[in-house]
Amino acid sequence: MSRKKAARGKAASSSPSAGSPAGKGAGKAARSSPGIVPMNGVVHPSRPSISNSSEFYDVAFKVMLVGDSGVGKTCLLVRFKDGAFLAGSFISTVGIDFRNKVLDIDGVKVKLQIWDTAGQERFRSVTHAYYRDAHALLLLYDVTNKTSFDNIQAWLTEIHEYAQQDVVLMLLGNKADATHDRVVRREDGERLAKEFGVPFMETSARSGLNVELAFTAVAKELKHRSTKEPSEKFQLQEYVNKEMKGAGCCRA
Ligand SMILES: Nc1nc2c(ncn2[C@@H]2O[C@H](COP(=O)(O)OP(=O)(O)OP(=O)(O)O)[C@@H](O)[C@H]2O)c(=O)[nH]1
Ligand SMILES: [Mg+2]
Repeated sequence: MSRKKAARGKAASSSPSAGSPAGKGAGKAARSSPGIVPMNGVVHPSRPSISNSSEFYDVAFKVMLVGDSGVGKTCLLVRFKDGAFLAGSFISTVGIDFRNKVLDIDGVKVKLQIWDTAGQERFRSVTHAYYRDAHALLLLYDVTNKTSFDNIQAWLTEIHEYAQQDVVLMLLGNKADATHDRVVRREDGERLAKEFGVPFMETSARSGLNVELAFTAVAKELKHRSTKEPSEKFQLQEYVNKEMKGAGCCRA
């Protein structure tokens, strides 16, 4: 059997690679399982799978959600994973946690191991340790919170310092549903993203706007990179522009 089974779990206090198949675990599994070859921390089966179960996957990647406390990282992950919105009082994440989801990208089962980090300053040193293994980062700000937008530059500096140079990065302006409380215009987000050369879109964990798209776009980019199809270079921003929905509509 060439497929890996997607693990489920929490790792609030584990080391970055201990719970991560993109880290040590993948290499180990790959060495002991015939037909699986480790490549830059990515698991590649060498023959097609015979199972259609969403529990199985062909390639695995680690994605991290980062950004100020309260921008909606946990809600975005819950919306993507469970299709629900965490209404009610705000419970700030302590430490770090992850959830898995397997996506079918052009016939390839891509497992995203999505790490939800704590935005609070006091957990920053914990988060830094996890950047190194990340294949992709979703950097969020809150369109109703100007400070979270102003802090994006500092987040990018941190990312450049701790993450891999070729990490897939995407800027997300979350809470696009909150029309009346909005203080950061969409154009401002676009301008900032352009300035730093990162793909951008607005999302809403509440309405579901562009949530699936944000993760799918990242999964597509990672899958294209791992299968090394230079002739068919994947343009992340172009794909996003084509698929993106405006803040006025809802895409659940
Ligand atoms: N209107 C609106 N509210 C949202 C949205 N996403 C999150 N919220 C609210 O924003 C607050 C913070 O959301 P969280 O997802 O817990 O924020 P976080 O980024 O995980 O915060 P930390 O764990 O402290 O880093 C909660 O009260 C959510 O209900 C959204 O898309 N729209
Ligand atoms: Mg959180």
